[in-house]
Amino acid sequence: MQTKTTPGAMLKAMREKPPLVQCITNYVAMNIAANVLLAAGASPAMVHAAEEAGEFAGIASALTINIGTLSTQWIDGMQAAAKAATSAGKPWVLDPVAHYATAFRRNAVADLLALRPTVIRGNASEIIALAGGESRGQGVDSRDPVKQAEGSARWLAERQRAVVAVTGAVDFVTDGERAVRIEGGSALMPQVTALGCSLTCLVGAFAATAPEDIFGATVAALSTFAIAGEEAALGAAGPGSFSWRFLDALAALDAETLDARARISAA
Ligand SMILES: Nc1ncnc2c1ncn2[C@@H]1O[C@H](COP(=O)(O)OP(=O)(O)O)[C@@H](O)[C@H]1O
Ligand SMILES: Cc1ncsc1CCOP(=O)(O)O
Ligand SMILES: [Mg+2]
Repeated sequence: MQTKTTPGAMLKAMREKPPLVQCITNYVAMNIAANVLLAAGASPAMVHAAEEAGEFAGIASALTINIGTLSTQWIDGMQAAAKAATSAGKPWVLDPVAHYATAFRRNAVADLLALRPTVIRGNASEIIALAGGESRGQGVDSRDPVKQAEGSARWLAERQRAVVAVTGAVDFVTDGERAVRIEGGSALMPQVTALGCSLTCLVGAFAATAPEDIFGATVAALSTFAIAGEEAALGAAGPGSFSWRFLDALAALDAETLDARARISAA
């Protein structure tokens, strides 16, 4: 059996057997998130209708749910898909975009948390608020440093028995017992809309590839973004050229480069 113990080994395994990932994501993110998954080597499908989302979760290898552009109909699809994934033992990832902003979002996220996501991925303001803290988030944008969210992430991981990933200048991942920080990326990343949403979908792709090691899969997805982001920033004139360079850098990233350059340290 192939061992998938490093981010590079997981990336290689994903490309050898591209997983089908059901992404319930927002209107802003759909295109870039699908392109990110294709560039990384996975097979994305944006399927959210209540009439089919649960059935589709039965054929996908992982599911991701993002509440960015929420509506009542979408919530029905999210619930059906999350229930189907959980009952089939498939990993699913929750991205609680701006959940602190309105009661509608807060209630939707509370109901989704009750369906036991395998991974929760958010920016610092979102994770602080999920743990009941005072967040300074503005709409979908974080206004808090990741360091400030580390305690919240640990608490949330223990309470939910999930892997929690907080992203920002230095990312933080914990399962409640283990914790790491991941350096890399670029300050241009939050200047391009929906890159966080795309990362959530990529976490789903890695989780589908290594369901036996969800913590490692989450670290691998974040490390992939960190190194592709650094690479893309080298020649970028601003967010526009960064955006297409990022897709190229993701597609060009190989397992050896990822393992050689990833900067992951115990926290
Ligand atoms: N200041 C920064 N420097 C380096 N990388 C960053 C920075 N801010 C965000 N990133 C990276 O951008 C990606 C998206 O994260 P983030 O912007 O936190 O998500 P969201 O879009 O949900 O707010 C992650 O890979 C993260 O590491
Ligand atoms: C701008 C916007 N509005 C609703 S969802 C969305 C995209 C948010 O993307 P991200 O969380 O990756 O910044
Ligand atoms: Mg986000």
